[in-house]
Amino acid sequence: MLGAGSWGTTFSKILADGGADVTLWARRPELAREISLAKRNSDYLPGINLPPSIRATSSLEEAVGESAFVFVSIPSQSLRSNLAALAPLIGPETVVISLMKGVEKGTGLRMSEVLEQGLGIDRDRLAVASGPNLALEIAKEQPTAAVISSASLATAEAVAKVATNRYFRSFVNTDVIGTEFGGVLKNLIAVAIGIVDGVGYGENTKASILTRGLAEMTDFAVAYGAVPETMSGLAGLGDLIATSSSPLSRNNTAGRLLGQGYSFTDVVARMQQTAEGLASVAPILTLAAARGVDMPIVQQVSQVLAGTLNPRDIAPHLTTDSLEPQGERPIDGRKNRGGPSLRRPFQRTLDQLRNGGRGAGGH
Ligand SMILES: NC(=O)c1ccc[n+]([C@@H]2O[C@H](COP(=O)([O-])OP(=O)(O)OC[C@H]3O[C@@H](n4cnc5c(N)ncnc54)[C@H](O)[C@@H]3O)[C@@H](O)[C@H]2O)c1
Ligand SMILES: O=P(O)(O)OC[C@H](O)CO
Repeated sequence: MLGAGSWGTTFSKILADGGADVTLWARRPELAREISLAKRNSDYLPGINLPPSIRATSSLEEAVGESAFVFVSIPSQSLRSNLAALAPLIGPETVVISLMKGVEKGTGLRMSEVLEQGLGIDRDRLAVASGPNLALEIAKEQPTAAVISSASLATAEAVAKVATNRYFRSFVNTDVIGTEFGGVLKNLIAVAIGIVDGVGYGENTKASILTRGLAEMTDFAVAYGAVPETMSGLAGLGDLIATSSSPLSRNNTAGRLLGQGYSFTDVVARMQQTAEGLASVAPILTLAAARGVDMPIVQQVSQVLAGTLNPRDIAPHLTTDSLEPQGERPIDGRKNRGGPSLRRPFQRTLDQLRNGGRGAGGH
């Protein structure tokens, strides 16, 4: 396992509790020592006892060794810089699994694409893991499901077998694009939910953003070749619910701080752990523009991050552009471009609230 942050350490516990022999690579020797000797990672998982069998090392070579599976869990923007050192250590049969939920700034590549490029290995030996997987809950052994995806079903199944234990169940699919983008896109919607939470809007606003956010996620992912059903599965809706509703989520927390009026710089300074969504907003909007997908919610998040939109305006702003009626989903073969279809339900909800429960415009 590469990466001894909250997810790399938790996933190591999942694997070890499923019977696997796990060596964890930590960049800092003192953290590797704490994990190996005290079976603790007090910075990232306070109060959690790790399985006695887990070993940790700060030597990449020792961590990879002859492993059949190499799991990677470091911040997405750091992945590429680690691959030159990793590539010569990967054996001809080794399967590499991304646990990461970001896209690379500058290239817009998904993490499995960066791994494929940087390691020069075949897609059939790559897999990704995603789903509603808040690390601390799983470290406390709360029952959780995930999905492992690979272009090769046999690879996905082999990984799922080792990543299953009494409290963690891995399902499989072969929609790598949808599974990976689900994990990236839900972070952006979770930031939006955090913002409206921080501002103080209630459950209607959040449910509206969640639902329309899922439509936005689906439009984007399908435009890039995902299977639509993946977005209603664990890697889409499942993870969207978990990340958007939990104070354990770093993306949700970052959004809440923005909604409370902290600047982007302040938020970054206050975050102790990786909030992937903050770095993924710009590349996702670039990718969306390239395929003609409108993402009004992600667009507003980007404006709040840039300081050009007051967080208080994020939800109202989404309701006040075009009043043309739009289908909730595409109607009669017409392509919905997210934005206008989003605005109607918001307009109705917020106008009703503003008008003391009467319809929009006082009807
Ligand atoms: N924490 C979760 O609940 C969770 C769940 C599912 C997926 N993920 C994903 O897993 C990935 C890792 O997240 P995390 O929660 O473990 O983050 P984290 O911030 O807890 O830990 C990141 C780890 O990467 C290390 N690191 C930082 N910069 C590095 C570099 N340049 N090179 C090598 N290592 C570096 C840090 O020292 C740390 O050990 C992210 O993509 C995240 O979206 C996290
Ligand atoms: O803490 P977050 O916001 O990175 O979310 C963690 C996981 O991705 C939840 O599935």
